[in-house]
Amino acid sequence: MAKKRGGVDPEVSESERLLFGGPLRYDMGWNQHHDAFLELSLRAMVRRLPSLLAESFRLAWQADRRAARTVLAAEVARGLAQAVGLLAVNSVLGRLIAGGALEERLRGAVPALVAMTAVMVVSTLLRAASTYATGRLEPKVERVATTLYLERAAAVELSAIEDHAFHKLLDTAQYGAASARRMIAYSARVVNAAISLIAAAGVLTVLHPALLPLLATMTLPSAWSALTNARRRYESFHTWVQHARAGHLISGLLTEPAAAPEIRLHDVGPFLLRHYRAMAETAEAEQARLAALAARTGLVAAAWTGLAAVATYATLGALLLAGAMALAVAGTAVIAIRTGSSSLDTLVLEVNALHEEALFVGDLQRLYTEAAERAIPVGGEPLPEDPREVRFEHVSFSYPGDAARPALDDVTLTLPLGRIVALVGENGSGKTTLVKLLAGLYTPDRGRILWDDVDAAGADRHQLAERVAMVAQDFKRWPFTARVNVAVGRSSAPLTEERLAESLAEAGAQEVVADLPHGLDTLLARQFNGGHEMSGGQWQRLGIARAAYRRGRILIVDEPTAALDARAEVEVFDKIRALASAGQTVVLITHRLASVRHADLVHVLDQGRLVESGTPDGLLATGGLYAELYALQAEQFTARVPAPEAG
Ligand SMILES: Nc1ncnc2c1ncn2[C@@H]1O[C@H](COP(=O)(O)OP(=O)(O)OP(=O)(O)O)[C@@H](O)[C@H]1O
Repeated sequence: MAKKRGGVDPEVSESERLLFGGPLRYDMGWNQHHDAFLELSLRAMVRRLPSLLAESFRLAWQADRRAARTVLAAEVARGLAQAVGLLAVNSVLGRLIAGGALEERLRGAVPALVAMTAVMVVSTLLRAASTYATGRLEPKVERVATTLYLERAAAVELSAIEDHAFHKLLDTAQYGAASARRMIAYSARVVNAAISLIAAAGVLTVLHPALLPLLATMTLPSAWSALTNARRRYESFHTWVQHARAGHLISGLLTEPAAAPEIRLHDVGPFLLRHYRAMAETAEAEQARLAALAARTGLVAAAWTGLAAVATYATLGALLLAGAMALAVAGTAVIAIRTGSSSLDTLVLEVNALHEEALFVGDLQRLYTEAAERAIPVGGEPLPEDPREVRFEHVSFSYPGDAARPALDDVTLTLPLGRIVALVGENGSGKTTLVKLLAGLYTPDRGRILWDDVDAAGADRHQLAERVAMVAQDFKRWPFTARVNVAVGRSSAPLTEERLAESLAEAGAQEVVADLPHGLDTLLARQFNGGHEMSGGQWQRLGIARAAYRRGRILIVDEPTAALDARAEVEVFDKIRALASAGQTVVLITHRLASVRHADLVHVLDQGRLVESGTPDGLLATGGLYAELYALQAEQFTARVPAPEAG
């Protein structure tokens, strides 16, 4: 098996094959960092540093200007204080080592000592100010970034959410906000370390020009070691992220309520546990590999630093012996070298961390941009207040991917408003897709959808949504109270009890609510204390009540009775008919063809194409697909059940 870059080559575990049908190597969103990662060299990092710092500052500025100013000012001032401190040390040493009586020398050193103390006090105060302001800033930055993430994600077209690539980006970008938060503290430390490094380097250069390269030599090994380890960690993360996710997936399956019955009944628990253990052990082996490499790199770096330190102090000694440097200067040089090398160490570590976080913030920014491009357009042509019909003209639509045929293929049909229109067809014939296009959730690849004479493509999408209420097959069971589950049908308006009661009555859901332990205030989420679970049929009625509460001009009901018993089914269809006779347009999708008899118009779809249209009786008379499906269903009721054979 070919080794991957950096020697990371996880074995493809059995679990990976099992869960994903192959090795977990396909491109995840994380891989978008690949190129950026390759640039994780010292030079590239230094080149990118200003823009990273500017980015952090911009984020901080957006979140809290005052706190951002405080952090920046405090960190710059702390760095400068360090330079002043070093000069004061030099002065103290110079006085103490100079000739003359001890008392005189001590007295001479007093002003510099006072200056040193003052610098220390000021530094401490500045550090406190910076800590406080950073602490204030961090959660705000995270909040601003997360809010924007959620706002943008909620505003994109459905097609974007269903797009594999965009979803990956959504997934990876969710880590960006926490990274943005961490970037603030890293940036503050980078500014501080950079300024104190410059201060130390400046002081060293003033003391003796030979000292500066010595400082660099001493610090390079730890910089190299930090970089190498970061690079390995990052690459490992890259390669193993899918594996980690699969592990989470399995552990989630073991505890989630939906899987619990099968886990117990089919004894799936030990099977899942076996795979979880195998995956966890493989991940552990990777951690151990990284730790061994880090230890080795650390040892090499330490040896190199030791040699560099010996060379540095030997050079200082040689300069002293040759009389090229005063003793006081050498003392200050030692302190400056220690300060400088620790600043450089910090700088490398923090820049490295900053760079890593920036990769995730980069994902977040990419998401912001892409989400803005794929957002549901705001504004547009107004739709007629009271349209007579919606007309599909040669509409074709394919879902992204490589489906063998379009979901809708050159469909031309009319939906007269104020009537019941039924969509009929076998599984996968395109009924749900058609209503989603009607609701504006997708736009046609070809053709037009006209509301009277206004093309929905250029219409005000907000207005379009206002006019539609939908009970989808997989409508959302919100983990809120029953009241909210209905009123969420129009959450932009204040909740009114009157409308709520009307909607429940329209959907025949009063009994469902009456049976709940706390009526409308019952929490419909079993995972919470006091939560209650309803049956599929009970949920379905609540879903219809929600759509009724919305009061859209067009009510779309997709398989409204799939989970209902025979009595409830009849009742729900009666309610739907009642809605239509009150002027409401109903677009009904159902496989129960007996219930379609009450429709004013039936459109029959087959493999994405419209094959028949007409009244239910007319279609029965024609003897086409509708009549065939109808006869098949009717036969099931009329066919005699064969009597069991005797003997
Ligand atoms: N979100 C989606 N992404 C990709 N393909 C989809 C998606 N939804 C539906 N399809 C495909 O589009 C075709 C039409 O599906 P659609 O759900 O519109 O059929 P339907 O008539 O409502 O079926 P059913 O009676 O089973 O509900 C099918 O081939 C289906 O596989």
